[in-house]
Amino acid sequence: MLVCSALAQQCCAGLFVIVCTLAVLRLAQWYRKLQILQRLPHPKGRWLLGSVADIASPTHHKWLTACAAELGGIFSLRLAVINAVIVTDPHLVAEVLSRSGEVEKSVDSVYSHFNVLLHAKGLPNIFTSRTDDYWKLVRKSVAPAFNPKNIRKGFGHVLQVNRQLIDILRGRGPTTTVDLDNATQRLTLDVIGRVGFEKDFGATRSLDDNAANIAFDTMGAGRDEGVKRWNNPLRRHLKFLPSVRKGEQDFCRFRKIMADLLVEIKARGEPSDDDTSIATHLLRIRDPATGKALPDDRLAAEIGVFFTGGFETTGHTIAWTLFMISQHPEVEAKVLAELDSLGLLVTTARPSPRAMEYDDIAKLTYTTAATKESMRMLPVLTDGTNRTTDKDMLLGGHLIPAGTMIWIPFNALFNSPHNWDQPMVYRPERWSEPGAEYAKAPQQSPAPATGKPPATLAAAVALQASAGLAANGGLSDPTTAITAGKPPAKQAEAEGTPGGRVKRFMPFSEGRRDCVGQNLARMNYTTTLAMLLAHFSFKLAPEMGGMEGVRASESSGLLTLQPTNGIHMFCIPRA
Ligand code: HEM
Repeated sequence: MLVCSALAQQCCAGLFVIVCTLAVLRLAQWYRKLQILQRLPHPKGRWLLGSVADIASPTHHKWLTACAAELGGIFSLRLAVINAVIVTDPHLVAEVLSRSGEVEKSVDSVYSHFNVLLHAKGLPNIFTSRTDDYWKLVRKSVAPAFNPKNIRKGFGHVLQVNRQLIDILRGRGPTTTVDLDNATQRLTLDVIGRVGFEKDFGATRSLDDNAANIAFDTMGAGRDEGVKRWNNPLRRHLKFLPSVRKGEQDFCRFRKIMADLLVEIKARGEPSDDDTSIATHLLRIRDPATGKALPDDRLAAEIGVFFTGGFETTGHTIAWTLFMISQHPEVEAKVLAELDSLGLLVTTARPSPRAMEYDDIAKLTYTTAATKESMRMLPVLTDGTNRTTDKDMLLGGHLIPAGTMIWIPFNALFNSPHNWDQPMVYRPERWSEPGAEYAKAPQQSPAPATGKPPATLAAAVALQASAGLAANGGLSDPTTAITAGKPPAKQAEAEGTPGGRVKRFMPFSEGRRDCVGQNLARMNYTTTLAMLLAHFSFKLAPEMGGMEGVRASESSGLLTLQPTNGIHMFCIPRA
């Protein structure tokens, strides 16, 4: 008995030593990483939590933009124990987005709440998955649904849903205000439902909260709860709290809508050969190894991701653009002139203009510029995209240790003075300048002490050592940064960027993980903006506080950049 107890004590002590050693090793590893990353410029953070409070704030997009303006195109950030590198230099962004094998879509990406929202066990989907075989299968199968030829087939739906909204706005009269941010999200939900799944959720049949709008409300509530739960991991352990229980119910209701939609789609029977909807492409997925279709739980999650990824993003984009145009009468005048020249504008002489056609979209060049300019200043996916380094790598001559999150926040990328002239000025004309989407040629980085840039990671590490740096691998002062083996422009050229130029504007991201739904989004927002502006003059309700009031209310707390109090406007019919 005594021997047993002594043995148990020894085992416990041994285990304790092992756990402590592992913890110390882990801590040392983390500290080494921190030391390396602290060589990059970084904002002053609190000692314990680093910049957690700044990032948790609903205006973190503004904070990140201010940091980028002060610290430059690459800087590091510590969020408690998480180390991140923020990249807003377009040449480095291009490098990150095109380097597969070294950087991967972050498993803990800012969009991972989609997992808990869309799948009962939190399995990843096309949006959140790593670039693995599952992602390749779904992306390859579903991408054809979004090619321009197939998207064009859905144009009639966009017209019909817009007509519904125009009728409602007319019915409201010129003296009642409407929350256009809410209205355009409803419209987009119906567009995605009808174009992608032959399902009319009826969210645009009425703007009032009623039984017909249950899907719209449920999707919004589920998504918001998903974000809150993801942002606060403790929530999943607090199920006894009524608010958390309600959140769980919101998730379940969301999933039920998707599961019911899947049943409805399947009940329609075998789709015809010329059916090119998203639904049909999802149903046709076959696992190459087994020849089996995706199981229903994963299919329903994939259906859900097209709604969550698409309806709010496009809806806010339309609302932000209407708002920006309404605040710039000179821009509005040019948009109206364009609509007039195409015969689309409602005027006293032309109270019933011709119906918009798909080919008009390409002719609306100024309206498109006004939209791009608002997407630059108010990018709805403001947190952009993020990756994790799978191994140590060099980025712009800086050593980035394995396991570091590389974050490309779009608000900072699109609004930093190092990328744009007068970024705070709404000027659609900038988009008619040649190469407006591309960054200026990179500035020559100062050469390292040896005069030759290191071509490899090992050389970079050796160089730091020879410069008398800490043996823990810390890099030198960033002002003597080492240039990468290949200059970024050359690297980009090698990777197929036209003329070696790299983009500074990419609201749909770039590379293989770019937005699969962008053609649908473009068709929807351009058509909707043209139709709404052709029929109404939009005037911001006084209680919104003008440009300053709305911009002060913008929030990135629920991931997309949204106006906290909506965008309430008078919709004054034109004729
Ligand atoms: C203005 C509207 C939209 C914007 C600004 C936008 C932006 C983006 C961005 C930046 C990404 C990459 C996210 C990341 O790297 O983590 C993305 C991915 C994605 N988007 Fe969109 N999106 C829009 C509309 C849509 C629509 C309408 C759909 C579908 C109906 C859609 C479906 C998706 C999907 C499924 C992905 C994941 C693609 C993949 O990883 O393969 N999006 N979107």
